[in-house]
Amino acid sequence: MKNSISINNLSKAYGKAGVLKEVDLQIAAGEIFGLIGPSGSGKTTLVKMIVGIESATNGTVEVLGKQVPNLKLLENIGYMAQEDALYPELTGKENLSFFASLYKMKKADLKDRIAYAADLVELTDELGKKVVAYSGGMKRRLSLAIALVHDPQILILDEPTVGIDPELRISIWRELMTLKKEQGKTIIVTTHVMDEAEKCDRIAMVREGGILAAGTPAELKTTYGAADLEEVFLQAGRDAR
Ligand SMILES: Nc1ncnc2c1ncn2[C@@H]1O[C@H](COP(=O)(O)OP(=O)(O)OP(=O)(O)O)[C@@H](O)[C@H]1O
Repeated sequence: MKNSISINNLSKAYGKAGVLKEVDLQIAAGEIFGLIGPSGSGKTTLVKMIVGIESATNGTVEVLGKQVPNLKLLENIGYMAQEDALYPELTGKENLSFFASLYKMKKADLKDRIAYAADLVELTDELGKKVVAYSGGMKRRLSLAIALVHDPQILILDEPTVGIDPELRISIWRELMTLKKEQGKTIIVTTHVMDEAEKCDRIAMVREGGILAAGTPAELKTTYGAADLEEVFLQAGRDAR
């Protein structure tokens, strides 16, 4: 299968502190790829470098065959950061319209996309409210809608379901699966939730800035002789010490 994202010998340091160390990773078009790992292991740094908002100290990232950073690529990427970047004094709808207007879209499409994205995250009835009055979970949902609104080929979601109730979490995952199956989207998610990792086609375990292991959930369980991913995670951590 064609690679959507190709990461080669990628390193990142902040001052003297090495945060990512010689990471190699190929992510195929049309797969859901999960990044799991302890807090501070480098997952967010890695996804920011795929989006192109952090520069590499060494190595390269290619997205859809083009080297990152590349402004043109942003049309093809929907990024949901860990911290919500929203305008609190604007309504949910105004936030969605603003972000959608950054991309080339016909007016009619824009209206349809806003309606679709809001519906997906169950915010349609709240779109008229100012974001300052949203709960934490509502802000996460709006951020997810913004990541999707321009119909990007690649979705990069940094802990998308934190603060979202279980029912909506299930429905968001169902939709991510549909986006993959029906539209061939490539989706990268970081998560601490093992049952979400289980839903990914492949996962990489990040630890201290490196990839400890990567494969399908089944492959990783076999490799580590583990009954579930939680055990793989703990076992891989022990082996790394
Ligand atoms: N701008 C920065 N300047 C200096 N250090 C940074 C910066 N951003 C991240 N770091 C450091 O890089 C390391 C990796 O952080 P990162 O946010 O990528 O981890 P993470 O795996 O996403 O963690 P979490 O699961 O808690 O979100 C941490 O030690 C963090 O303190």
